[in-house]
Amino acid sequence: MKAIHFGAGNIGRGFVGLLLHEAGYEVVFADVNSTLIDALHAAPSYEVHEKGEGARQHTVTGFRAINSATDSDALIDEIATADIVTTAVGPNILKLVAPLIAAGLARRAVSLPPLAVMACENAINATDLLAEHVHSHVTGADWPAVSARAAFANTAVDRIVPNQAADAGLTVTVEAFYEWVIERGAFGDAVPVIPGATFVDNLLPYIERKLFTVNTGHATIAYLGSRAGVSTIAEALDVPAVVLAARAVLEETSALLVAKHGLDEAAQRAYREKILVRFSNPALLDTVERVGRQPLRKLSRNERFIGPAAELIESGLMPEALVGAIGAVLSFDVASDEQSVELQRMLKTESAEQVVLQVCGLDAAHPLFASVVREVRRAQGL
Ligand SMILES: NC(=O)c1ccc[n+]([C@@H]2O[C@H](COP(=O)([O-])OP(=O)(O)OC[C@H]3O[C@@H](n4cnc5c(N)ncnc54)[C@H](O)[C@@H]3O)[C@@H](O)[C@H]2O)c1
Ligand SMILES: O=P(O)(O)OC[C@@H](O)[C@@H](O)[C@H](O)[C@H](O)CO
Repeated sequence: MKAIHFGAGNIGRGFVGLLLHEAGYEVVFADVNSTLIDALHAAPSYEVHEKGEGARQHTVTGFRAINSATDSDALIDEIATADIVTTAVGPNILKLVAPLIAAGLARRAVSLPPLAVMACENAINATDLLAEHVHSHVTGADWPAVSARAAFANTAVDRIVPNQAADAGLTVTVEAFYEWVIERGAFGDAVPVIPGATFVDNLLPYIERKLFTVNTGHATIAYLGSRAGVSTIAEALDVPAVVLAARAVLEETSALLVAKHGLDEAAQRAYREKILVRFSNPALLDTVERVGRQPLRKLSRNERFIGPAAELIESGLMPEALVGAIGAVLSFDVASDEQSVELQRMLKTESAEQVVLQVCGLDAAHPLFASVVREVRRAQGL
């Protein structure tokens, strides 16, 4: 059995690649980072070090690596004969891996079972987005035949994998906790065997619970921590006002999740308490810059702040804590983060109304519009 995994970074090596290896797949990592690909080529194995309750150590072996920028033809051949393709490259990169998947499907023998394609990104329905990009690389008349050679399944992935120390080599330090939830429906009777994953009929409650609890909470701590002048998540959790604000945000998103998906209120309370413990794992040296990375993505319409805040206000509840956290996102000013630089440029040159429309996808008719405009004006010093 063979799995192609795009993105041999933190979650790629420390989670998806590991679970696929443990499920018995030969993993072929595809990445554009030539240093990383060369290191994977040269290494017979790499280590995954878990930290926290129940931690175990793992050695991943039997993998290969292909540079997807310079060796695309070989990679397309690998995709054509694989069982699984996964990605952990970031939602904005899916459009760049799509043509390779489209070409692999075009080359795939019709006698083979459908290729399981799963985007493992922090975004709602990331695999649907990937499938749309793949579709855009196939002519209309060919799409029915090409798409029949793939089973596209959305997923939710949860494991905190911080950026690794410069001298860590291929070793990845991760938290012990993990959860990989995958839509079952796309596979019919041929559900892939991945013992570390959970297959469900309806992914939406899982991905929204994950994105609007783990990631909304994490991002709130990162942006408020950054505004308070600290550089790590652990330091941010030592600032009482940051923790209070994160708890308030999580109460708001929990109210939405409980009402929308019928989650058990006590179970959701326990889930959010557990994530606060996960964030404070002393062995994870995680930074506010990593957790706050790409603020334009995080402020977009269906993401961790605007998504739940919009739904709450549409149902008549004012998401005050979420709006306050959105204000903190606007002060994220990190020279090495392109989206942070662009956000700060927009705040200096565009009207608050334009920023809210372009970045958050909210127009003046939306009940959340005025509150977010107020936060933008405040960030602009108006
Ligand atoms: N790190 C975490 O804690 C975590 C947890 C859950 C989900 N995720 C999600 O996983 C995804 C990856 O995050 P990460 O933390 O592993 O990031 P990362 O930066 O460590 O890894 C991303 C990898 O993708 C590679 N890449 C970039 N462009 C590429 C391309 N065109 N083709 C192939 N590879 C390419 C990069 O070189 C890098 O090695 C994101 O969507 C993130 O939200 C991360
Ligand atoms: O990966 P992002 O940029 O969407 O979000 C940053 C972190 O919140 C995220 O990587 C978490 O560590 C992860 O989602 C935990 O499962």
